[in-house]
Amino acid sequence: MKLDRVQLTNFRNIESVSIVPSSSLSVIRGVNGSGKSSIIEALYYLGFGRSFRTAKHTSVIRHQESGFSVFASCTNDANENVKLGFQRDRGDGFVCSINGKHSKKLAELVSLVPTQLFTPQSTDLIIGSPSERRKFCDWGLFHVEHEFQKLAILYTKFLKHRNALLKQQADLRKAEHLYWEQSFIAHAEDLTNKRQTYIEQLTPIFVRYAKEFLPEFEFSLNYYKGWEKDASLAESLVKKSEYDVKMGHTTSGPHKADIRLRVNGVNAQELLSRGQLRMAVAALQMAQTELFTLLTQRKSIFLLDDVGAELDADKRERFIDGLLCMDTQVFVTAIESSQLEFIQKYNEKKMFHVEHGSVKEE
Ligand SMILES: Nc1ncnc2c1ncn2[C@@H]1O[C@H](COP(=O)(O)OP(=O)(O)OP(=O)(O)O)[C@@H](O)[C@H]1O
Repeated sequence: MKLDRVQLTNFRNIESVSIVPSSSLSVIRGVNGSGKSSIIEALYYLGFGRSFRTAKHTSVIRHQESGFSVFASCTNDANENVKLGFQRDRGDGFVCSINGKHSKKLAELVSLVPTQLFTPQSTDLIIGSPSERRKFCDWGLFHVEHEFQKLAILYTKFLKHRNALLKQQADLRKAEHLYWEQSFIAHAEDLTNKRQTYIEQLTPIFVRYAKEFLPEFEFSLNYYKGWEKDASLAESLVKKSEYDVKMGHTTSGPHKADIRLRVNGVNAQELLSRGQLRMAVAALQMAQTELFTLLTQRKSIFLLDDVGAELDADKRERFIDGLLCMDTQVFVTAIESSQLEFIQKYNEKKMFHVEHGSVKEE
């Protein structure tokens, strides 16, 4: 998917802006507070249906306005024109639109706009909680396997049911709970197999990028399933049954899974500097982009907010070079053009200047 034209209305300090981005690289420049990140945040809504900066959607609606909208005219991977939109008001409601047809099905919209984001906070992928890494892996599976979202929803349903029974101190070995217990295990194993396979496919690609960005280190990536290594989930659930009743929730299963990134045999955050952590995140996201392209033959969108922060010029260049080589549509924000001097070498690019929420192509 490539965005051909984007129209933003009442989004943060932007009243109304229309951008015709490059199908390759779009650079968005402006001083602090001009509205650069707001443009990236608005594009992120098309790929995720939410902000990456706030959980309060009302914060992104322009002051005194009742709602915001993001519309995009796009070319999909079959070379067809597709019109997409996302609108949200100050209430709980949101509306997605695909070719003028309104819907509440966010998954349909976001599945069309595979988007990744890199910001100075992206190190959370390595130093943050395991849920960050599960989300990363599940993003890949969601965009690669049609059935994955259904599986994840069903697993969550069986997990919730199991947790409700544990809260009531129910004996899960009783015949009446057998169907639920077996369904929980079957979906958990299915989810685990898919994630394991995905991480196995991702690992060599990641190691290659990591070697290129940080040649002084040896990287490894391992999937931790969320329960003891040498036991089946059924065995682990039996072993933990008393503990789970005491806790009132299930402590084994893919909802506890993690992806462990080790550098020279130790946890990445114990050895890498902040800049190096960012490069390791960049390598993970490049690997994700490459695997996505390889498995789907589709194109994705990459948003880089404040790429100058703690990445030196050489690393910035390698990162953007790599993304453009995969025909990814890249949007980059920067305060100074000096942070991106290397972009002179790209023939296909567009430069935008943002000032007080207005955008001009340069
Ligand atoms: N709901 C809102 N309505 C109107 N203006 C807002 C709203 N939310 C934030 N702003 C303002 O929008 C402006 C743009 O913020 P944004 O984060 O996009 O700037 P930026 O160009 O990325 O800046 P920086 O380089 O400092 O990160 C800021 O001045 C901010 O105060």
